[in-house]
Order: sequence, then structure tokens, then C-alpha cells
Amino acid sequence: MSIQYEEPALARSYGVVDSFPKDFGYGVEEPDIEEESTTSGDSKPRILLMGLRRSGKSSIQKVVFHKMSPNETLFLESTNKIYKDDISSSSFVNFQIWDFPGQVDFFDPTFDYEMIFRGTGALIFVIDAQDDYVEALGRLHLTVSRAYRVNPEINFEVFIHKVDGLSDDHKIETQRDVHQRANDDLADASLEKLHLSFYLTSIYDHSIFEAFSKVVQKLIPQLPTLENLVNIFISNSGIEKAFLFDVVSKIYIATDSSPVDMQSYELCCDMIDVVIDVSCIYGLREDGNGSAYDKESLAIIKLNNTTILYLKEVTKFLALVCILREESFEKKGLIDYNFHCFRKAIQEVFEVGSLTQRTGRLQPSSSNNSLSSVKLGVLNGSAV
Ligand SMILES: Nc1nc2c(ncn2[C@@H]2O[C@H](COP(=O)(O)OP(=O)(O)OP(=O)(O)O)[C@@H](O)[C@H]2O)c(=O)[nH]1
Repeated sequence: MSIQYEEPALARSYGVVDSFPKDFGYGVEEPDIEEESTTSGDSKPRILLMGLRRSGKSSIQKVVFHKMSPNETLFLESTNKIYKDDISSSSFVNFQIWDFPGQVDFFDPTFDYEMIFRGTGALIFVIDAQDDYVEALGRLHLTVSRAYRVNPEINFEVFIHKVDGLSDDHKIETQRDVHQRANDDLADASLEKLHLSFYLTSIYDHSIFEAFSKVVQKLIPQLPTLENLVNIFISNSGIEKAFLFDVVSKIYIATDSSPVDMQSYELCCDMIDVVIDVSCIYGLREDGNGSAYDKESLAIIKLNNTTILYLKEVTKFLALVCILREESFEKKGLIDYNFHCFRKAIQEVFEVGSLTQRTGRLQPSSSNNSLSSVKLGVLNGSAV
């Protein structure tokens, strides 16, 4: 495997991986991470992480958004207050993630759940699959039915978590059982319209990133436009698969319409890790300043099975990672030209500045008619 990596300046700065800059040195303001004892509101739309004590909520948040290694989560203390994590300055995901302590009491008069649910885009309920989940299912029902009554627009997502400890058969059986019981409870309460989505997750593999990707994608109204752009780009450039990644979290914001296989996704995630780690060690200036991910960031990895991984910067938070055959890469000029058009279109879709709305949905400031203005070079003579 050979790695080509282009960085604006290579510096001999060792040991920086531990102090991985959350913004990759892009120079944005520090993220506003705060611990609050009140539930008073903030204007950022939110994703709520709820579930019983020790189900794994804080671990998920730390592993996905703060690059904590899964083993370190063993030492996480129990959350006692609502923990609001504003990740919008380091990530494309322009949300606050609210991590709730296990024992939220809806009958506590100081807990203003109406206010909380009103500004919520997605509610993730985490169930520990290694534990007896009967109590968790009761809590899930109470939580989603309350939330639905306040705000029926919320996306309800159930993470059947810690499945690393389960055999494949046991995983499927658990998912079927949880799905059945949760939906029976809703039917008994005449809440058939309340839709729950289920995911099998673990922080010890990529399933948690993949599940979070799906949760976030549902909150992006421009998703069809993004998918269209990726489709047009890959079909005219001889690329097999492409993911548009949020670099800091490794959540994929969009991909082409071919099915996602876990191996390809993991390969692309690993590539991001390699690029950022190498860049953090060798790419920063000697004084430790500079950026590990910037406009010039680009990497090509040739695998021993004639496959090429190609990573390019799209915006300050996003990267496109492509998987293609060596023969297609001979037309690199065409790919780069097409990428240039693709990147311009993406930037138009997400014109900086006004990405949020209190409704819990991302909101672009520009119109999303960029497709009409994309003029790509073509590989096989088919016009775009
Ligand atoms: N095996 C396994 N253990 C996990 C996973 N996710 C979290 N854990 C472990 O579960 C324990 C509890 O995790 P926390 O993240 O503190 O749980 P929490 O839901 O935030 O707990 P509270 O703050 O008390 O509400 C920790 O020891 C984690 O290491 C997972 O995917 N697999």
C-alpha cells in the first residue's frame, strides 16, 4: 500500500495526536461545551440522547464527537445533569447534543420537558442489549409518547446498544423482540402514527457511526440534492462509491444511491483517521499551529487489490472519500475537474452562515437548485 499525501507545509511536530485539535486548526472559535444544571433553552436545534442509567449515552457522544477511544469510556462517570454539547463549531452537524442523566423524571416540576422537546430534531433512546431491557422499554414508551404529544415532528431513533457482546443470531432476535414490544406498546396507546427506527449499535465497531449518520441525514432537508450531486459526480468520473464525510465525527452526510456495505464505509473511515493522524503529527507548523485539515488536504491510497481510495476537501468540515479502480484513476484530470464542479455545487447548497433553524432542521441560505448549474466532464460520452 502506498500513501501519497499532500500537505501545504510539513513540519516535524511529534506527539500532537493526543492533543488533536477539534477544529483541525481551521481557526474557528472554541466549541461551547457547557454543563448545565438547568434545562433552560438554547437556540440551537438539538439531538437528545436518552435512556436508562449506564446504557451508554455518554460513551456514544464521546466516541462519535470527541474521538474518545471505546476503552476509555469504561472510566466515564455517571452523568448527573443534562450535558449540552455544542459541536457546531467543529463539525458540519450544526446541533447541540444533549446527554441526559439516566433518571430523568418527567414529573419533576423543574424539568421543563415541553420546552426541551419543542426544539428537538431527533430523540435517540439508548437500550442496553446486554441487560434485561424490560424496564428500558417502559421508559422508552413513556419518553416517546410524551415527546410525540409535544412535538410530533421529532424523529424517534432507538439504538439497541452494546451488541458487541451478542452473537449474530442473538442480535437479530433482540432487534425483533424490541421492535415488536415497543410497537405493541404504542399500538395499545393508540399511537400507531409514532414511528420508531431501530439500529444495532456498538462503540467497539463502526456501527455507531453508521447509525448516527442515518440519524443526522434525516435532519438534512437537502439530502436528496446532495445524493444527486454525488450520483452525478461518480457516474461521470468512473468512481464506484463515494461518501461525503463530516471529518471530525466520521458521520457520512450523503452517499451515492448504490447500497452501503460496511466494509467500504469502514475503509473510508480508516482513511480519514490515517490522514488526520499523519497530518497532526507531520503537517502542523513547528509551533504547533497551522491546520491538520484545510483546503489543500488530499490523499490517495493505493490498495493491493487495484483499488484506490481518494480523499479531497470539500468544505471546512466535509471531505469526499471515493473508492475507484486503478484504471479509472488514469483519468485523474477528468475526476479533478468534475470534483471541482461538485465542490462548487456543494458549497452553494450549504452557503455558510445560516445553517440552523429552531425547528431542528438544517437550513441553507441559498436555494438548492445547484444541480442545474453543474456541468461535469464525462467519461463515456454521456451528457449531463
Ligand atoms: N460492551 C459495550 N460497553 C459499552 C458500550 N457503550 C458503552 N459501554 C459501557 O457502558 C458503561 C456505561 O456507559 P456510559 O456512557 O457512562 O452510560 P450512560 O448512559 O451515559 O450512563 P449515565 O450517565 O449513568 O446515564 C461504560 O462502562 C461503557 O464503557 C458498547 O457499545 N459496548
